[in-house]
Amino acid sequence: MHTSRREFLKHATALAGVACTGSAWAGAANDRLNLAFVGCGGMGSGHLGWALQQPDLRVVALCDVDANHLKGAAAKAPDAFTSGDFREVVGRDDVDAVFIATPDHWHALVGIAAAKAGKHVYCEKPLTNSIGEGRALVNAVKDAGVVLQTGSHERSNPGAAVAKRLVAEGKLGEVKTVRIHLPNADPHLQEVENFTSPPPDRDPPAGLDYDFWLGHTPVMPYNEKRCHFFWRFHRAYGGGEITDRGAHVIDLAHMILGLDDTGPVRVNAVGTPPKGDFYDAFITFRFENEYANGLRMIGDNSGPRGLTLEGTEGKLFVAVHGCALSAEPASLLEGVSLPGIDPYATHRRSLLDAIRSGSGEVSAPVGAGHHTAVACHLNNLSMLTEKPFAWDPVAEQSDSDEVNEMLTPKMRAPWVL
Ligand SMILES: NC(=O)C1=CN([C@@H]2O[C@H](COP(=O)(O)OP(=O)(O)OC[C@H]3O[C@@H](n4cnc5c(N)ncnc54)[C@H](OP(=O)(O)O)[C@@H]3O)[C@@H](O)[C@H]2O)C=CC1
Ligand SMILES: O=C1CO[C@H](CO)[C@@H](O)[C@@H]1O
Repeated sequence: MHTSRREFLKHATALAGVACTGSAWAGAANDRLNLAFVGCGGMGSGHLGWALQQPDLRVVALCDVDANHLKGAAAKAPDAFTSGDFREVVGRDDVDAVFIATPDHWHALVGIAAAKAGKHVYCEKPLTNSIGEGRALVNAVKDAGVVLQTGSHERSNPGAAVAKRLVAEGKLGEVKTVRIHLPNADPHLQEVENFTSPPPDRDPPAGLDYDFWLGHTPVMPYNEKRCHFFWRFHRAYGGGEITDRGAHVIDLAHMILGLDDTGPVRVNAVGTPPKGDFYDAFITFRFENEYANGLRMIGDNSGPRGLTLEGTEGKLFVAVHGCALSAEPASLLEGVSLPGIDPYATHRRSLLDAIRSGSGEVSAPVGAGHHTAVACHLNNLSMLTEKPFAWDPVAEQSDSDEVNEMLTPKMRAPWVL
């Protein structure tokens, strides 16, 4: 049994004023790390299944607002405490780290509660569903001196590190343009894009605490196409394709080009809303962003999904998912071989190693996750306001009052940031 939590927290609090996060793991080297899982649907059950196979981890708590998902998870981890309310989970003394895999509108509030309780966090991408929520989460993590790993696992692929090295070594020459490819032909995207006949609203299914699911967002009638996976195409809960898969691709661009601590200074995006009035997030779009160093980031629905780094001496394409590489000239990749690994496992291990070693160093720290999410949200804001605007990545303010007013959602009581 891990008994060193209080001692650990004392140390972490002392470090809280220091720039970085983390503190020495005060448990014995062979102590198991105790994990809690908030959101046990698609991605949450993937994290849980992996953790249950790891001899150095213990699953101590599970949370989902959907009793059916919670029951399914509890069947796999019968000794774990269960609840539909994350506040009963993140505050538990026996929890060292919390894995968050809820819909995006919950990431900030659960992450902040976990950080305030002194827990380390693995939070799925996009880090938050708005820029204001992201800033609040970054501050909470820093204030608490805990470590947060953003679930941008693509950067744990060996191909991402190779691309970063080739850019750093100048093999592509000067990279002035990066193209973000987010094709919209996937069947689920086409379904959303052409959706004109939503099923009737109805009572929420038995076992789902639908008011808790809605959380801080406005009250809406239950509709199966509003929850369960399709929430990502309603702006109250997700940001459409630019935050769903765009978060992976833009995140790789930031990592490879050394832009983890900054963001665009000019934003211009044009989107075509889906047909009908049910889904309100964008899938079809084109954007052009400028960074302070003169880099242009241009995104559209051309494929295949991934990014193209255009340098004065060559081009490198990094595919999502898996970060397979192709180059022009092909000789840029001579001698490069990419080992087959499980990027999810490597990415999760980055957090667990940072906790145990006390280094606080993870591969997708909270600041990097925030800057990626900000870049995604800014393009959505330009599509919504139908205007280009300037952006100050330090002050996190625009020259457009309309944009500044949309940075943080108004939260429905009792929820506050
Ligand atoms: N890194 C990656 O490759 C991937 C990342 N993701 C990310 O993972 C997150 C989850 O996505 P996904 O698994 O597809 O979504 P799902 O809808 O499948 O699962 C989300 C789960 O969270 C539950 N839930 C909702 N609100 C709460 C709450 N307040 N507390 C606890 N549980 C809650 C949902 O209940 P209910 O079932 O009733 O809705 C559901 O069980 C997203 O942020 C997504 O972007 C997703 C896929 C891949
Ligand atoms: O990359 C991914 C695979 O697809 C999912 C559904 O669109 C995404 O949420 C996820 O991030």
